[in-house]
Order: sequence, then structure tokens, then C-alpha cells
Amino acid sequence: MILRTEGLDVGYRDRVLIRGLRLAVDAGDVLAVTGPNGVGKSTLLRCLAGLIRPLGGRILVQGAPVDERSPAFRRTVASLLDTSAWYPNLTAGEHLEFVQLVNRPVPAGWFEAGALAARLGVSRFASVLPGQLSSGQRQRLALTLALARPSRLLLLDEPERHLDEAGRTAVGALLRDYARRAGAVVLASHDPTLIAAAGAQPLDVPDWHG
Ligand SMILES: Nc1ncnc2c1ncn2[C@@H]1O[C@H](COP(=O)(O)OP(=O)(O)OP(=O)(O)O)[C@@H](O)[C@H]1O
Repeated sequence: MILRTEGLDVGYRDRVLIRGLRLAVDAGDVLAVTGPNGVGKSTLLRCLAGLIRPLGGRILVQGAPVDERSPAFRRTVASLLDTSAWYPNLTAGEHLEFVQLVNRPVPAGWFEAGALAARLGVSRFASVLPGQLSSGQRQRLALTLALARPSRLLLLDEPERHLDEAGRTAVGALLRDYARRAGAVVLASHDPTLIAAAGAQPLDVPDWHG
């Protein structure tokens, strides 16, 4: 099992947003966390990524408790949450080369960087600096970088952000391919196009605060 949660309570201080969540996400699974604004989808993803602590319960990634400082955890988990940081003087293509360089050796059968860039349309602006990209182009680049890094668990918060319909469909297809490469995906999304294209199982978080 790649990701398991037991009795997971997620929220801030004494405000519980999601209570007693039990998840079992295995290789090949794509889980789409859905639900209205403010129910706690991003907060859940931040907990799974080890960026904030849950209020209760356990999160196990490949059998070990979440620990963002552990190299094994960082090798296992790739995420795209909130905003991304860029090197202002590196082009889009150089960002991709950089990610490949620091993640060597890339295992056989992993996404080929050039093919990823082509599928997400990044090749067309490979020579452009991040500050000169549109929001959708930056999102395409951020997703390419997240997928270029070998991992087993991919955590994505609203990957559809800023993307046109073709982009959302392309991302969905890539998530399917990621799962086929024995990965597990957990994403938060409001986008039925992307959820369908990814072949994701929906997990609806109810707004029980009313
Ligand atoms: N750092 C924080 N401290 C306290 N409360 C927070 C913090 N960040 C978010 N919240 C609150 O937690 C609740 C859940 O926020 P969260 O971003 O997880 O929702 P979401 O389901 O991802 O929403 P959306 O669909 O709008 O992205 C909101 O009421 C929000 O105001």
C-alpha cells in the first residue's frame, strides 16, 4: 500500500475539517478529493505531504509515518500544492533539465522529459523565462517538473488551475500514465473533465459545517 490513513482528523487548532478519514491508496490508484470550497481538501493534501500535522490519527506512506525531513519520504512523494518557486534566470527548458539532473538516475520506464514537455506543450516555450510565461504556461511547466521527478505518490492541489480544456485533458491522461507506472495519485479538484480523463475515483468531502 502506498498511502494509508487511519482515523485521520484534519483541520486547524480546535477546528476539525475532516474527521476519522480512512484511506487506502495503492499503486495504480487515482483518487480525486472533491467537495465545496473550504471543506478542507487543500488542508488534507498539506497533511499528506507532511507540511502540516494532522489533528489526530495516522498517515503512513509506504508503511512509514509521514516525515518531510526523511530522504526516503522525499524520494517517494512528488507534490504540486499552492504556488511554485522559480529560478528567475533559468528558462522553462532549463528548469526541466535541472530537475532531471538532480534526480539521477531516473529509473528505466520513467517519463522521458522531452515527451512530457511535448505532451504538456512546454516544448513550445522551452526557451522562455518563468517571468515571461502566462499563468497557464507556468502551471504546465510546474506539472511537467512534478512528473519528471521519479516518485510513487503524487499529490496535486487543483492541477486544473489556469489550464484550458486541452491542457486539463492532457493532464488527466498523464495522471493515468503515472498510475500505470505503479504510482498512486491523490488530487483535489473541481474539474469533471480532468477527473474523468484521469480515470479517478472520487472522494467527496461533505460540508458538514453547513
Ligand atoms: N493556515 C490556516 N489557518 C487556519 N485556517 C485555515 C488555514 N488555511 C485554510 N484555513 C481554513 O480551513 C478551511 C479549509 O481550507 P482549504 O483550503 O483546505 O479548503 P479547500 O477544500 O481546499 O477549498 P477550495 O475548494 O476553495 O480550494 C477554510 O475555512 C479556510 O479558511
